[in-house]
Parts: sequence; structure tokens; C-alpha cells
Amino acid sequence: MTEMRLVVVGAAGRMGRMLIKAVAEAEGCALVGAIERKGSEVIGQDAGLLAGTGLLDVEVTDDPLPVFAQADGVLDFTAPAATVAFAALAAQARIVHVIGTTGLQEAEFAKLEAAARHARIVQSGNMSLGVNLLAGLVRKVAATLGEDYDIEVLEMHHRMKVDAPSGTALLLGEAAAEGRKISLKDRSVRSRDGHTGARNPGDIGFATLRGGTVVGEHTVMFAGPGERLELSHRAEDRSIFARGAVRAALWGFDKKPGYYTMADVLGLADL
Ligand SMILES: NC(=O)C1=CN([C@@H]2O[C@H](COP(=O)(O)OP(=O)(O)OC[C@H]3O[C@@H](n4cnc5c(N)ncnc54)[C@H](OP(=O)(O)O)[C@@H]3O)[C@@H](O)[C@H]2O)C=CC1
Ligand SMILES: O=C(O)C1=N[C@H](C(=O)O)C[C@H](O)C1
Repeated sequence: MTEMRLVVVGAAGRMGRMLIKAVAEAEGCALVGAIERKGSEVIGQDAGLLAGTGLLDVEVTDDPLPVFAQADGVLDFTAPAATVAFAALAAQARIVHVIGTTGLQEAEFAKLEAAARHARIVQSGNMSLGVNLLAGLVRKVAATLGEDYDIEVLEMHHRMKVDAPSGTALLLGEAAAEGRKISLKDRSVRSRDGHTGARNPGDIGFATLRGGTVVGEHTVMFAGPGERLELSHRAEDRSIFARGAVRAALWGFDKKPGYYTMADVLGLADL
């Protein structure tokens, strides 16, 4: 059987190294490229040595074009501007683009949608099975409980995280809004400070904590009259995201160009 040829971009990052390891350990795929930013000190290093898996004979380079041309898919946990640029290249090469990058804005999502006319894009704020299952549960609970149950999404991440709320918090907020049949954009409250006044019924609130080495913790609260329901996920190891990304790439191999999510990959779209 032919193996799916995968490239990791942002190879030196916290997730980049996990992805290299996950590809090396997975069946049905092989690492054929590793990309880092121009000027990075890891350019020229072996990707396997960089990720601590042992020699893989794949040199980290700063030139994605020839690497994408020889690949079937790319795993991308980098930064929004880089992801938009990689999506255009993945579309040109007609390959699978798995996007874990968070902090993307509306205009950037529009560019990804355009790239998905030619690429097979799988994008999710969280690639783990647990969080995607949780999103389905949140959607159901939000649909069941009325507006007298206030929805608040609380998240905590490590001190190096640069975007807020996290992609996962937004994914869970979106699931709650879908359950309630409201638009998250219109009803989300991203911060509170000073004399805010009382909470508006039906709003979905977000609270962000940052510190230490926390991999990722999310709780969706339904705070009602005299009781509170909390649905939580705690990520203990980044390998859950990396394994999910590899699974998404393998899933996308024989799909038509389009924009897919992890719920499609995991068969949870109807949950
Ligand atoms: N969806 C999911 O399941 C998950 C998503 N994430 C998301 O993934 C992203 C990365 O997270 P993390 O690994 O912790 O962050 P890091 O900062 O550790 O890694 C990002 C890497 O991408 C590199 N990079 C940035 N721009 C480019 C470019 N133009 N070309 C090549 N490489 C580039 C960075 O290089 P440099 O340092 O030089 O800028 C860095 O090495 C974040 O958005 C995070 O939220 C994280 C975990 C799970
Ligand atoms: O930056 C991180 O670390 C993480 N980012 C994702 C997010 O923004 O939700 C996923 C995970 O929680 C780790």
C-alpha cells in the first residue's frame, strides 16, 4: 500500500515537534518534508532529531513550494498569516491541508474557504476526540436547557499561548450557540471589566486564564436557578492533538476538495 506523504510546517514549534513524532509513529504515512520560517536556527537540521524520534533523513527547509509539490498533505499548527499562505500553496498543489492554527479572523477564514475550492482542508480549533465529543454534548445540553441557564466558557492554557479566547473555547461556544439556535457573533461576551451591569439573558460568556505549562483545560458551564451543570475537558498531553491531525490527513486523502472539520473526520457531525 502507498503511504501518504506528509509535510509538517512550523516544525520547531511545540506542536510541530509533536506532529513529526506522530507521523513517524503512525501507520499509512511518512514524513517527506519539514518547514520552518526563514532565518530559523533549525533550518538544515534533521526533522527526526529535532523532534527527538531519531534520524528521519528529512531536512528542515524554509522553502515550502518544492516540498508541497512532492507531498499528499500538510500538517499546519503555526500562526494565522502563515496558515493563509500555506493554504494557497496547498490549493496550488491540490493536497490535503490540516489546520490546527487558532486565532484566525473572519477575513482569514474567508481565504481558507477560497483555498478549499482546490485543497482538501480539515480545520479545527481542537483535533482531539474528547473535545469534539464534548462539543456534541454541549450542543445537546444547550438545546435542552432554556435561557434561564446562563452559558459561560472557561479556559486555561500555558503562559506562552498568544491568542484568546482559545480556538477550543470558540468551538465550544459555537456548539452552544448552535444548540440555542442563536448567532455566537451577536451574543458572545469576550471580556468584563468595571461596572458592566447585569448579565444579558442568552449571552455566551468567555473567561480566559493563562499560566504555567497547562496544555489546555475547558469547561462549559450552564448556570441555572439553584444549580450549575459543568462539562469539562482536560488535555494532559499534546500528542492527542498531533494524533488527531494525522488521522485527519489520512481521512482527507481520498476526499474531494472542500472545507471539512474534525467532526467530519470522527463521524460526529450529526451528534
Ligand atoms: N487545533 C488544535 O488541536 C491545536 C491548536 N494549537 C494551535 O497551534 C498553533 C501553534 O501552537 P504551538 O505549537 O504551541 O506554537 P509555537 O509558537 O510553539 O509553534 C508555532 C511554530 O510555527 C512557526 N511559524 C510561524 N510562522 C511560520 C512561517 N511563516 N513558516 C514556517 N513556520 C512558521 C513558528 O516559528 P517562530 O517561532 O519563528 O515564529 C513556530 O516554530 C497555535 O495557533 C495554537 O493555538 C495548538 C495545539 C492544539
Ligand atoms: O495553544 C495551545 O496550546 C492550544 N491551542 C488550541 C486552542 O486554542 O484551543 C487547542 C489546545 O487547547 C491547545
